[in-house]
Amino acid sequence: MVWRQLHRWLGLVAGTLALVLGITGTLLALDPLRNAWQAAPAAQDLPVATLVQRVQASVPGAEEIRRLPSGGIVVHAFDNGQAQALRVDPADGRVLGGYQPSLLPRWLKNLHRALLLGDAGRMVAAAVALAMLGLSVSGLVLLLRRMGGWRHLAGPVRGTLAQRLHVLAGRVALPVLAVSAAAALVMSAATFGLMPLDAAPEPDVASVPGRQPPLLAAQLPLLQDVRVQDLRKLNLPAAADPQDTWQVTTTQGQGWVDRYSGQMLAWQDAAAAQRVHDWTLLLHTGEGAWAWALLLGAMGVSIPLFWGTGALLWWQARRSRPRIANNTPLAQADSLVFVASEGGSTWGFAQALHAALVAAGHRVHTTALEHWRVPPTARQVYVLAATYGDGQPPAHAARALEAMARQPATAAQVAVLGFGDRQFPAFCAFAEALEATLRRQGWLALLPLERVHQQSAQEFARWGQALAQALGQQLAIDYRPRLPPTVALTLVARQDFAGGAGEPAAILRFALPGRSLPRFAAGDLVGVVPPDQAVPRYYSLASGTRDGFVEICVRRMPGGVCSNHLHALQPGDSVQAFIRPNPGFVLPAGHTPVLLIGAGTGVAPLAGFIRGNTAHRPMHLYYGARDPARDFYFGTALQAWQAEGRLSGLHTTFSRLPDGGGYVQDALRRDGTQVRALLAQGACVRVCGSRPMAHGVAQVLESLLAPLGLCLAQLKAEGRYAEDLF
Ligand SMILES: Cc1cc2nc3c(=O)[nH]c(=O)nc-3n(C[C@H](O)[C@H](O)[C@H](O)COP(=O)(O)O)c2cc1C
Repeated sequence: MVWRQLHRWLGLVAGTLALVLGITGTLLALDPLRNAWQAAPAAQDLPVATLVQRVQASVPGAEEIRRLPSGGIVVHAFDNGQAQALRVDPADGRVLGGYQPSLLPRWLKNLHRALLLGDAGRMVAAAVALAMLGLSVSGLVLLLRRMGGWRHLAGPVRGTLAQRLHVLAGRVALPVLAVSAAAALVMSAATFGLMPLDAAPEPDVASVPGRQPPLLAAQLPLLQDVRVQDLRKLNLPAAADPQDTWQVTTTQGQGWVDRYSGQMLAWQDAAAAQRVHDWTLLLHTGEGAWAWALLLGAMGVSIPLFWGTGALLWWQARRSRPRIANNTPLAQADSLVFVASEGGSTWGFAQALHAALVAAGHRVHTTALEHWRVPPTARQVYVLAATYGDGQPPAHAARALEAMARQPATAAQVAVLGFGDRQFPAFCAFAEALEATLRRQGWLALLPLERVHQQSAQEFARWGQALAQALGQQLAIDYRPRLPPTVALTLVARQDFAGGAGEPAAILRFALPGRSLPRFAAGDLVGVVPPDQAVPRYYSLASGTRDGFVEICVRRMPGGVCSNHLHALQPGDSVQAFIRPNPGFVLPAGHTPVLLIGAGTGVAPLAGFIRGNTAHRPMHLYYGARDPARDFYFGTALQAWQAEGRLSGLHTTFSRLPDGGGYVQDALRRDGTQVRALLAQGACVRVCGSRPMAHGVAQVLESLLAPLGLCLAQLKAEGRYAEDLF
């Protein structure tokens, strides 16, 4: 909870300023790149003495020679009373042109360092750097929680586009941003004098004039020894001041040299703080390390992406968390509803339960699960919990199990309802852990643990009926999912089939309604909202946006409101619909083979994958139907796609034909050697159809995987195996 709050508020408050710093930082990172490009670096091991000779030959009034972090050499000279800064080629001392840091980078630097506000701005910038460090650390903690620990950190990311972008960008950018922010803090400390950079006061030294004339640079041992790549700055002695010395600054420290004897008069090592500062300068600006500058620049660009997706996620979570009306204070409530939710949808179910219980005469208190405490007055306790990561709790409920384990059972009865997604190996695992803890603590069960897949309104309604029975009360749970905006889809074509199980089926093709529908891919879902109905029904898409139409395959269900409505449509009629992403099922891009297994209307998304396979990735379809004359959906198209190379192997079984090959799992078993070879090559498996079919298929696949030292759970965790079942 603390990490999430910290991340959220730092992101919202400091993130806006970080936007400015990120964008200016990216623009500034171009400077080291440009400098590295322009610099004429000195040859390896060039002695400073040689450089001085070359410079003195071409710039007679040279007073100071500087080596920039990019490797370029800049000479400051006085000529005819005029101060000059010149870029010089160390190879021959040739003057390359004037050196003047351009106006725009200076203005950008000022904006980046101090928001153009002087010292006050510098303090704000330092505070933003601190906030960025806090954001990086809290982001890392949240990332680890979301992904289910270090082991899964590099695993595939699931969720909505905004969630995936936020997490993916976070995985790459967090370490770089953390380093850059920490370096900025050190630099700020130096700016505000909190870090003494000068080792000691300058020594009081002077050259001692004798009878000899001053030595030339080539005669000075120190300038012979020091290499240009180690030089930072060299101050030449002023011609008019006989006591002036040579002053050499290197990465190691500073030395003063007598201009007549060539002896070192004093040496000061660079302060440790100076070295730290040099490193932080490099880490923060990328000066002198163009590859790092490139990375820093790229990470600066990621800040607007973070900010945008982060703000969107915060707003979505806020919007989806409904207000609970008539929330009785805890001490007076007879029914308690505890909620664990990451994305907010579980709160919608809690709200419906709360309202129904209140209508049935209960005094209900609904709150988040981290507030777990059951006073003796409570009679019934409901725990509605979503699962995340690898079976992890939502972040805010991370300590709920410990809190539960601390409280002894009361006389209240408890019902746990899990929310999850069967595509994850740890389906509703957090709800299971809660249930187990409660039972261990001795709480009485009001209902056995139930699990709701993909926020199914139907499954929730069934649980509501069981609850009404257990309470011995009428319970009118009116759950209305918050639907995304719908658009009208107009039917353009339909292909009818007699259907395998006594009810007809149809492939329905709708026109793409311009830009009002978000982009979708085969395997995503279309939610259809029948007239006068609040609850949508979801159908797997057999087409993607690229195909230019929306296509589904629907079997008419006896008494089914939505399927009957869809079957009654004629070309020109329309339905209200929206797209629901199904990221766990959609095929990842790549060249590995694909094994598609489906039965009945479950072939629809698989047909969509094949239709979109213009790159001719190896795809094998195992397809179970009953009778080719009744339910061979997409049959003609599949044969055409096979002829075109979009489908490598079509393996059909027709269970109602005497020699039809049985069920689809029988075909998989018969082709065991080839199927195992595909799995060994890293094939991605997608299964769509009924649960009993998927169960049979899973058994065969497990037996084929075992000799490879693999299992389905492993494939699931890697995103290689996914099911879409009904
Ligand atoms: C990143 C991510 C990870 C998930 N991990 C799991 C999981 O391990 N097990 C599971 O059953 N469901 C998992 N789900 C599905 C959610 O639990 C499910 O969508 C739930 O209804 C979300 O409820 P909420 O919106 O209240 O957080 C995950 C969903 C996302 C986006």
